[in-house]
Amino acid sequence: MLVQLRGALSRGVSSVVYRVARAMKPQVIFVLGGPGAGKGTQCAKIVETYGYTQLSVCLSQTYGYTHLSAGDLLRGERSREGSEFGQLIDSYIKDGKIVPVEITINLLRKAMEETMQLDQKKSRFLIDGFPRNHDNLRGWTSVMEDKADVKFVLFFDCSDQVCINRCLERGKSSGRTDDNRESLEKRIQTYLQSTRPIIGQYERQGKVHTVDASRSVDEVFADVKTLLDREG
Ligand SMILES: Nc1ncnc2c1ncn2[C@@H]1O[C@H](COP(=O)(O)OP(=O)(O)OP(=O)(O)O)[C@@H](O)[C@H]1O
Ligand SMILES: Nc1ccn([C@H]2C[C@H](O)[C@@H](COP(=O)(O)O)O2)c(=O)n1
Repeated sequence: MLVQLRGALSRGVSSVVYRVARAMKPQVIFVLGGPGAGKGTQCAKIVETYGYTQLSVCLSQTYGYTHLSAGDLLRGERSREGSEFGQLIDSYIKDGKIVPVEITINLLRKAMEETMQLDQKKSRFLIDGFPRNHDNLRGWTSVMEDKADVKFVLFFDCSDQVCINRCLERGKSSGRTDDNRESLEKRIQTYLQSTRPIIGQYERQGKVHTVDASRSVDEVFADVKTLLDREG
């Protein structure tokens, strides 16, 4: 009797623990689109608009988003003194190729863990520029699938020409080694051949929200806001 009771209790406790642990899992929105589609710009506006504030504490909400750009993390690692991957990252970026996921997923995992260690309430992430190919997706599945919940993919859709024009314009001041015609042609090919199929895969699961990114920043953001308000 005592043994049965203990068993039931421990099953009950473990189910509660399981549900609490699940509820506390970080929530992730993957942000995808072509180079220069405006992913970073829109993520910055989301953070600015939904950022964690005192007000949200009063309302017991934890609505703030943390923006993690895979490209920024890789550029950071490239310039980190003593990095064993600096040269490899540099050549992949210039060539418009996707860096092996073992490097990227570790940077993402560390950034997520550090963010949550600093503030447990920061458990909503916009992961920008990831997963960009099958290798990225495989890395996410093996390292992060049971550590985070992917809510959906926010897909900024615009033509290749719009992407190219925006990157070339940005290239006048960005200092980025890949905002030039030669790298851009390769980045667009990588996007079409490797990233679009990943978006298609999520689309078939009904997990993609597409926004027409060819309009002005504010028009695009108006759609993003409607969508995030609706999706909670
Ligand atoms: N809706 C828009 N209309 C016009 N210009 C835009 C728009 N959104 C972003 N831009 C500009 O286009 C350039 C690229 O934007 P952004 O860096 O946000 O793109 P991205 O998708 O993050 O690019 P990447 O993947 O290459 O890092 C920037 O100079 C930005 O100011
Ligand atoms: N998942 C990723 C994201 C980015 N990179 C590399 C290759 C990209 O061309 C470059 C720039 O990224 P962006 O700032 O445009 O998002 O960084 C990658 O290899 N894997």
